Amino acid sequence: MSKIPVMEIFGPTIQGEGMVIGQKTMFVRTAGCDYSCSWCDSSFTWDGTGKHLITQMEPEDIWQQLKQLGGNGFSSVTISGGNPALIKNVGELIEVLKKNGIKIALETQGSKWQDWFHEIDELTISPKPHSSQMITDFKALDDIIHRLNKQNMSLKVVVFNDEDYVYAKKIHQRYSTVPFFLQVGNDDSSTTDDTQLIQGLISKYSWLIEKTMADDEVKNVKVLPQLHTYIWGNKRGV
Ligand SMILES: C[S@@+](CC[C@H](N)C(=O)[O-])C[C@H]1O[C@@H](n2cnc3c(N)ncnc32)[C@H](O)[C@@H]1O
Ligand SMILES: Nc1nc2[nH]cc(C(=O)O)c2c(=O)[nH]1
Ligand code: SF4
Ligand SMILES: [Mg+2]
Repeated sequence: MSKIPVMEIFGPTIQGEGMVIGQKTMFVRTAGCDYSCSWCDSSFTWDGTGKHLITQMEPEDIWQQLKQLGGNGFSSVTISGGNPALIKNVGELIEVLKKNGIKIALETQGSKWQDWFHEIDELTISPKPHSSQMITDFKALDDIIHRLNKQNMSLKVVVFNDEDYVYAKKIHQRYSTVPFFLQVGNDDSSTTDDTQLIQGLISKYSWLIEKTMADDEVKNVKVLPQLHTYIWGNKRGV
């Protein structure tokens, strides 16, 4: 029996981030992460606070739950976490989704490889800058980017400060042929005051845009917010 530790299944919603921002999609969020980013907006997947939410599910059961929630109204599923790349059995979920004609996106930080990466239609790799307090294993990241070769994927770096921006630029220069996204960091992912949150996020977005626009060395870049936070704030499951 191949089980997958599932934290939540939700949707339909819009993909709020990165290379397919705005795309109508369902989400499957797996439990567990090999990182512990200081500002992780999904820390309940790894810090124990969401332990009671973890369900060990067969790939076919995940598909049934997606159908139950989304009916006939979706053609895309995004797998996130935690780090879904820790879970070998996600490969079997991918098979089930493919068999049903679903386009698959996946979010991971680029610390671990899985052979099933080759089956992902839209793969987002999000290496972590200094503010996360994580250290990038560039050997692992080089290997992943190299193996993916011409596959449809992108790099997305979350930026909180100037030091993070320098890191992001280093990532872009190291993997210069890979589509590159900068994403605004949310430094208050627990507040329920949406008005204040969104105001703060817009001013950080404006800071990041201005910084990038003034930088002649960064040309082929897309600068994005987390769009879902503008609609739902920090709400979970959207
Ligand atoms: C929760 S992570 C799960 C997937 C994988 N562990 C990763 O980090 O790529 C999904 C995305 O959210 C981003 N993210 C996490 N916390 C964030 C925050 N506070 N502000 C902006 N983006 C954040 C991550 O960088 C990643 O791109
Ligand atoms: N709407 C929406 N878009 C997202 N894009 C990446 C997400 C994630 O947590 O991985 C996410 C999420 O949680 N919700
Ligand atoms: S790698 Fe992703 S899920 Fe893991 S702690 Fe960092 S942001 Fe959170
Ligand atoms: Mg999120």
